[in-house]
Amino acid sequence: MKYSIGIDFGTGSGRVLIVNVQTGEIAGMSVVKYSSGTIEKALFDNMIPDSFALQDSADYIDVLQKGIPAALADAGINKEDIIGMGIDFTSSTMVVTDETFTPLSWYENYKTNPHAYVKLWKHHGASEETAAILETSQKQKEKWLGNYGLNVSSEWMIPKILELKNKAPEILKKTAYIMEAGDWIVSRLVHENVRSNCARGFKSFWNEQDGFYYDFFEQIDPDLPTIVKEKLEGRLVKIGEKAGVLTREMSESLGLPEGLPVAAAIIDAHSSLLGIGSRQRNQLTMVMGTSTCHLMLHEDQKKVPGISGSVKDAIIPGLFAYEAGQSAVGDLFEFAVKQAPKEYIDEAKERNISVYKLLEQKAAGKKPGEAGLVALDWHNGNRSLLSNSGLRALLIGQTLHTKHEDIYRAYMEATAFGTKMIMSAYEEAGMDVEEVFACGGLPQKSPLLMRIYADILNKPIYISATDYAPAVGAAILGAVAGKTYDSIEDAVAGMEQPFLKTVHPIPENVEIYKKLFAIYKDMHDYFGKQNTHIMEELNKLSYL
Ligand SMILES: Nc1ncnc2c1ncn2[C@@H]1O[C@H](COP(=O)(O)OP(=O)(O)O)[C@@H](O)[C@H]1O
Ligand SMILES: O=C(CO)[C@H](O)[C@H](O)COP(=O)(O)O
Repeated sequence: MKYSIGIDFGTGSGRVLIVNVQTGEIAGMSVVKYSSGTIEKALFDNMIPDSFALQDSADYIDVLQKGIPAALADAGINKEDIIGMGIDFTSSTMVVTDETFTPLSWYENYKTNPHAYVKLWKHHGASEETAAILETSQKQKEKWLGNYGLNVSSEWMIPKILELKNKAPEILKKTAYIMEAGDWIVSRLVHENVRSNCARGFKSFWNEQDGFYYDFFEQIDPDLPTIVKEKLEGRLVKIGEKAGVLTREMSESLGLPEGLPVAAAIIDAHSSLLGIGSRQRNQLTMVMGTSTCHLMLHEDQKKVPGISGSVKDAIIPGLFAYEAGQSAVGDLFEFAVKQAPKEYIDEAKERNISVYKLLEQKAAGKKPGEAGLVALDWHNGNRSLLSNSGLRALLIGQTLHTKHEDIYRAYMEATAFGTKMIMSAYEEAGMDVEEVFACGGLPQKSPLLMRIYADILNKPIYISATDYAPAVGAAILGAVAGKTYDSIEDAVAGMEQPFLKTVHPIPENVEIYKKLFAIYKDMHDYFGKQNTHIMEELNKLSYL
């Protein structure tokens, strides 16, 4: 038996999977939580702005050093039977390093400087820079942003680079490489500056035909082309290719064979599409965790407003991969859990279940529409049709009888309405959705959520049997890099994971949700399009 290692670096933890390359069976695994988590309020004793979301790259190294040996021990296999390795990572998650790929936050003198740390995908510190990029794009919006949903997100790489230039020139000066975290891990493993086409295409204004959009960069900031050339370039490696082989030093420290082929890094959500077995158009894959990404494949490049982007060959060679997303999904449920009344926390403790489970059970006892609530899911801004990280959330319809589980359910519904907006945008652009796949951590954690999504989207939802679709996708790329398969399609077919179940829509619920969705859509357009000054005013006041 031969195996591939897939490592999924998510928002809260890294998951190492050992997957049998002939059958797709998961032979062993290990989950390593990031010990510093997401650094959001303060770095050591220094306060950082609310919009910041940082991580400590040392936590990623922990995933390699602790997770790989633990997963190998769990699988009980000989390291010589490992034939390849793949990495997926959140994106755009930016690491700044010196010429030896050492992150600047590891330097003693930069230890307390937030700009030396990893800027996680959901770091929203570059809102001014994003607005400036958008302003510059107006002259030739179709040309520059046509394949990016006609919008720019502060979660992407170029706004983050400009933030570094504007807010921390001393860090930029010391930086040799600005890297996607996935490329950083792969570059350390193979000891070469390599860059994958996946994150580069989706998050850095690049396509294979034209390269980086240097003309656009020049107009945004005359220093930007040089910064990109000097610090963001590297040898291009495409999805499905081998980025290099594991160095002797790395193989010794990780307990793996020397010379092990390592695949080009892929974005975590995109990797899930491989892990779930999607290979063709008309399939919408929802990768549901802290956030949700909505992915599709198509032979043609269509202009879909509000999506994060479309990039050729970024998941399956020959096809355009499309990504759209919602910034707060699991994060929103955590927010509600943290606000649970004390008697609920006590009840959960007494019953030995999590507060999530308790709220889910109580909310499942309610009927659609019963509580008379509708929410807007913009607790972390909107990164789809409105693409505005400055938007704030809303809940309407509360009375003195409103219970916390009603609010929890309204949040679940709001995330499903947000997904329906995205699905409609794909369909209006000529990409019909026939099948909806759900994977990531949430589908198995929350059966109620899947019921609500089936009823609101009015589609059967196929739920992946594995919580770890991104890591399976990474292992599939490892198997291709290791030459077990000649193509990604063959590897996906050979290592396909089973589905757990299908949730079908219930017609009565579908009808009620059509009415609630109409209210959501009105609120969406009122606060997100026609009256954006309301949120802008609130933002100004809250930053005072
Ligand atoms: N029982 C639950 N019901 C709903 N959401 C949950 C539950 N347990 C955890 N979550 C949410 O799931 C998210 C983590 O999702 P997961 O897919 O495991 O990780 P990641 O986003 O790091 O890939 C967190 O935001 C958390 O709030
Ligand atoms: O924007 C992204 C992909 O393009 C992020 O990587 C993704 O949204 C992170 O999701 P999660 O924490 O749920 O894995």
